[in-house]
Amino acid sequence: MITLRDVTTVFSTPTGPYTAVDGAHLEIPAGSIQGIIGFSGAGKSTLLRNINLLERPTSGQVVVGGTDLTELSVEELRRARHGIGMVFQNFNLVNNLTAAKNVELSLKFAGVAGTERRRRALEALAIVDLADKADSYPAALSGGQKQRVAIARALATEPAVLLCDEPTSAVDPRTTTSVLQYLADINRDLGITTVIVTHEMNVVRALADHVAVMEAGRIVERFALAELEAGTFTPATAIGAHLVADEIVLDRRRTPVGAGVTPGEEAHHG
Ligand SMILES: Nc1ncnc2c1ncn2[C@@H]1O[C@H](COP(=O)(O)OP(=O)(O)OP(=O)(O)O)[C@@H](O)[C@H]1O
Repeated sequence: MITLRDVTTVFSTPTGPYTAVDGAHLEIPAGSIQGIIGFSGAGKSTLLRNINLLERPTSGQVVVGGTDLTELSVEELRRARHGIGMVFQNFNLVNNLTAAKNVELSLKFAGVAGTERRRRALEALAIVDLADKADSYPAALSGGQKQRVAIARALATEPAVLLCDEPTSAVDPRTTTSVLQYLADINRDLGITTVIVTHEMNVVRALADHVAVMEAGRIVERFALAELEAGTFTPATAIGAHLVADEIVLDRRRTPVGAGVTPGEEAHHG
């Protein structure tokens, strides 16, 4: 369903070219949930944005539903993008529009007639159980509700693919579970191919079928969740091992009790 072939993205920076994504290959089966995990700066968001060409790769192919998006004209790409929804870490809602009007925006860009937009926006809000908040403004919604409106907006054009960029980073742990549950239900009920970028192994464990580990722009490791759960996956890289273990390792000098430095001070200054 989604095939990335040798995708490379090089940014021009004041200090010279910077390769954010370096020769990435990835096959994402239709209807599956692909996790992309790695530390900050690994290139995860850039690779995700390569899938809808929000960030056009410098080279390589991005094939979605059999079409190489890199070969489309501007108008063809605009239409293809209606089939690829996207959800962001900070929700990206328009604050002076109600929840329904935010959802209607994506329908408006897709050329859906005004009379039809409200009906479809309410349908999309119902998927995330927010039909009763249709006329609320973002300021009156919790973080989890805002993200659900953003998910409804992404779903309104009935996409085949949903791209999620750290969708739970800005919400608390309980809300994280709720947002992930909606994404899981949507994948199961609507068959939407889902790609989720995260730095949290818990998120990947909860949701993904397949996982790609990124480091310094490269996909360095790949595994299926089933292998992890069966205990048959052996990470080949240090970063893979670290993420799979999901350990928090503190590198702190132990200070003898009474030495005058509290643990809190040590964490900040020591
Ligand atoms: N438009 C840009 N111009 C220059 N450098 C960029 C640009 N976008 C991203 N980068 C750099 O590319 C690298 C990868 O960024 P990216 O956001 O893809 O990483 P990430 O793994 O998603 O990290 P994070 O979890 O912190 O968002 C970073 O070093 C970033 O500074």
